[in-house]
Amino acid sequence: MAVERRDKRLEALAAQSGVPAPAREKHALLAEQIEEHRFRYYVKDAPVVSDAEFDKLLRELEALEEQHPELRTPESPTQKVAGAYEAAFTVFSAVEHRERMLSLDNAFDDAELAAWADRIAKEVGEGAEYRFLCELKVDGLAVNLTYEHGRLTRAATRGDGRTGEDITPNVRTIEEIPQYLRGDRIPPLVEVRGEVYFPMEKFEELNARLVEAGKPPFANPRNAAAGSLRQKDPKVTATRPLHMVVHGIGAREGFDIDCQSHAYGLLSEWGLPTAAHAEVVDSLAGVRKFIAHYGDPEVRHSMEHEIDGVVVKVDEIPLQGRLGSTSRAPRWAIAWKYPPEEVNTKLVDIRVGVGRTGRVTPFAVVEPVTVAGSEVEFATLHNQDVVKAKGVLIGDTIVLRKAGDVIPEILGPVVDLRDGTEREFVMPAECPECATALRPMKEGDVDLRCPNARSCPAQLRERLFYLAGRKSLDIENFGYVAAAALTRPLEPAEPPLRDESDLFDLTIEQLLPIKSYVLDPDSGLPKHDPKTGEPKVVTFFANQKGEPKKNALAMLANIEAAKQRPLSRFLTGLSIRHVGPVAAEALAREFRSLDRIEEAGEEELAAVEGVGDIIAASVKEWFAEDWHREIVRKWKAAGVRMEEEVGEDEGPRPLAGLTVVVTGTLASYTRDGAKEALQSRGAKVTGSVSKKTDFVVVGDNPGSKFDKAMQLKVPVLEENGFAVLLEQGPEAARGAAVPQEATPAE
Ligand SMILES: NC(=O)c1ccc[n+]([C@@H]2O[C@H](COP(=O)([O-])OP(=O)(O)OC[C@H]3O[C@@H](n4cnc5c(N)ncnc54)[C@H](O)[C@@H]3O)[C@@H](O)[C@H]2O)c1
Ligand SMILES: [Zn+2]
Repeated sequence: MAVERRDKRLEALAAQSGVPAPAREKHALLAEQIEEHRFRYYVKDAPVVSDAEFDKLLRELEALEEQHPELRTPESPTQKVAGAYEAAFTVFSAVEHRERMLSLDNAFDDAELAAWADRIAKEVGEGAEYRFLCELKVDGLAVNLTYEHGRLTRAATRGDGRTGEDITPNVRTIEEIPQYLRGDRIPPLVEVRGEVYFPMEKFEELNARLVEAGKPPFANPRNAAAGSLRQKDPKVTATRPLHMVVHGIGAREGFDIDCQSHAYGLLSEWGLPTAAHAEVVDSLAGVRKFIAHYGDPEVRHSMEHEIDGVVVKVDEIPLQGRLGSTSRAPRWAIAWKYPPEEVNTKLVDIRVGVGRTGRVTPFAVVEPVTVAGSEVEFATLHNQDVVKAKGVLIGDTIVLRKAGDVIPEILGPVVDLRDGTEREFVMPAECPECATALRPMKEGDVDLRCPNARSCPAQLRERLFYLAGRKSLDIENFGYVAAAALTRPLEPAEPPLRDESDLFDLTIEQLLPIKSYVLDPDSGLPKHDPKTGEPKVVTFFANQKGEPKKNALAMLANIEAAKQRPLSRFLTGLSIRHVGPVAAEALAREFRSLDRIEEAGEEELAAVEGVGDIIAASVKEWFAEDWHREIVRKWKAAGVRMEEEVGEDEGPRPLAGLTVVVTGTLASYTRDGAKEALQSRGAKVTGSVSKKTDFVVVGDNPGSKFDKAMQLKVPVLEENGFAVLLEQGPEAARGAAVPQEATPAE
């Protein structure tokens, strides 16, 4: 026997000797790297490369074996379920699975998916009927639960697929996993397979706790799930918010099932947490639809757990049996991988940016990487506490996540790659742009602010950018670079704008000599010329001959046109704290002019629906600043109205300021119709006659209001006088009023 085995090995070696040495070496090197990464991932729960990078290595190895099939030995990483049980590295005892736990083959594009479906069709032969079960691929770690007579007797990791780690006491701490199965059809034995995951929204909190306790944070939620479950002390596991989704059955006794989808019904009946989003479809078209639906970032991120793909399975269990498995994965299933949203990159620096309200926020400068389809250079860090809580150091390799259109964020550091040169971020004491000492606005605020609101170039630039932006005046040709050029040019020394008050007085002569940096709106930092590495400098408004560029003229014309924007747009653009477009709209609707808002008392402001105390106080504070009032004064002097625009369907408001009472029955108007006719022209319509009433309109049977009007000498209009009021205005109407001595026509 021994001789025979040796012969086999020699044979294999001899066969491989046909493979060129470079290919053999490449293979050995890749295999070693892959094993190393698997060890870090499965045993240490601390990978040092992203899944995408890892998958690339594995694919390279597969491609190499495709070229030289002799290299595809049973020892190759392509042929094994990864995560071997290694006694030397684990505190857990070994446990044999009754039925093997497998990995999955991947499809990274539609051709691979279609090839898989073709193979199935060929294998099962013509006429066989089968359907596809589509499920979400949960990004966690695989766990095997053994239930004997309904009782959870063992829980184990996947390990190498045959032998896993016994993590029973730890799994017992997961609330979702029943200790006893429910119902009356409990089998003597069932192995239940599923995925344990760590919810994304709890991840930041966990890392914050770890950092606080002086422990290394996790790089991402998947590692957090694995690390939390594989704790020596189950009490620690119990403090972690772990969840599970069940997605398969292993060994079983005492029951039969015909479809995987039916198995889920059974598992759920027993009280196990099955996936909520599985769907059985008839065809590959249905599979594609499922994949497309859940691939939409909005759907993908509305799930209770992170998903990294879709698992497609042949639903019929007898067919699954016929299709069988390789040493690594079932042939009846495939994992469609969505584009990765996590990448590893270097945290080059942490800088601070200053927002339009002076808030100073740290942000990450990373080595540029492409993730979720776009190049990323910066990531938000919100505030200094967040930097601390994430446990990242400048110089770290970090896991960067970009979920759909959301701003990229740092998940965590790859602690194992630290070499001692990394340094902690220290929040600067001074504004990076105007050197004013930073401080919290109020005691206890986490955020620091630059108090130099008026002339801090960063705040002014951000305010102007916002003022010219979509939510406010919507001035085309006035973007971030223009805002920077107008407020802090390299030349001339004196910027055209020291605050926003001179915006509407800008002239082309002021613009032409301006030289400025091209600033990036995400970071406020100069963009660099890729060739020279120097910051980009432009004469933004003039061409080489010193003549105005088209964009400069267009910008000025658009600024001029913006004078006509509705009041609410101006209000929004003043960057009054807490006054966003909605509050601005509410204030504009109620007060109709900026003057009236300024005059209004705090209580009066607060009483407006959608305004309230905080906003009211903030508005009062804003107007209390001299330089703020100066903005308003200069804008008005430049011809800005800041009075509520008359809507297109409203027409002019010739009766604005008049108070009118309508009484009796009019021939050509209903009461409401008369009211509307008056209100649409700006008049106020009230129910009782007083000295303040400007007109009383009377129809037939006017009653006491007519008497009161005569008594108070308020002009009374009959139907024809009313028509004069509507058509020719109050002056003419006074002449058409009923003579005070006379009585109305009978
Ligand atoms: N970054 C690294 O260094 C590193 C190292 C090793 C592995 N990895 C990553 O781990 C993954 C490979 O691990 P793998 O071999 O477990 O393969 P896999 O994750 O691609 O697929 C197999 C696993 O998917 C799980 N799964 C999730 N949802 C499922 C569902 N609905 N139905 C069936 N199974 C479901 C199962 O537990 C199964 O074991 C890859 O994403 C790889 O990038 C990364
Ligand atoms: Zn400043």
